[in-house]
Amino acid sequence: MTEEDIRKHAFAMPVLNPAYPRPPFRFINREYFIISYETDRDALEAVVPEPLTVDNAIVHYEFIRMPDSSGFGDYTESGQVISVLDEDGKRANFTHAMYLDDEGPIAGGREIWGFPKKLASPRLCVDGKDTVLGTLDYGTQRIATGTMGYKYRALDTAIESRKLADTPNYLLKVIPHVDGSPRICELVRFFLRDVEVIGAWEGPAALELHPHALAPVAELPVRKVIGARHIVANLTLDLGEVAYDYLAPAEPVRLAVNQ
Ligand SMILES: CC(=O)CC(=O)O
Repeated sequence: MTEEDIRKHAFAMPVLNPAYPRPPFRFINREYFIISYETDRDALEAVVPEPLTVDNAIVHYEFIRMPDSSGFGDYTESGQVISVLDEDGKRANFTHAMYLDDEGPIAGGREIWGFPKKLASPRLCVDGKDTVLGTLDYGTQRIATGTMGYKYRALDTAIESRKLADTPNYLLKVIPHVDGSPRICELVRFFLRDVEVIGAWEGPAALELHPHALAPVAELPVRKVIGARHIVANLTLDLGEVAYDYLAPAEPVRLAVNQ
């Protein structure tokens, strides 16, 4: 392979048959089960990266089924998204941890955007006749169980579409250098595009998290469940932009002359 061939083909690894194709990534019938809960402010302060700030001590625990996603296949994920304020003071989401069962989106999610993805076994289904059930197993251990009344109360799909499309999403992307030092250390922002919510419901919900050394979901403990939504949508996961580069920090703010 010539140097020119390498430059021409280089996108991801393995260079001639990458673990995932080039974007765009369109999701059809993407099903979200999101339980919002209050946690300890101190626990959030310890994990939310500057310049983002903790907003209202709310975590969204998510179970997501993706039966039809271009390039990534049919897979399920589960994890924690923290409600934050960004540098503009806008309410945003920071993805703290995601566990999923498919190599393509694990590799692509980490390498392209910087999603904090690890391999595990999430599940989202209807249990019995009337319950939305989400579970997350790490190895043989059950570390999260969420339940909600199935299609309990309908929500306005236009409002839910706007919420998904308008909210900025942030990730802390860290990729090591060959010497083990960080080569990339960036705060990445991305949006969901062409969002069409097909169905949306809210209902009574419960969430149980268990401690695990390698999947510490319980380190953001559930103090109070404040609501739950079940949403089915078509959408495109847009590419990201670098919002802050920790290896090339911005100039320090200059002090005012008379201080
Ligand atoms: C790459 C992905 O899998 C992104 C996501 O939907 O979490």
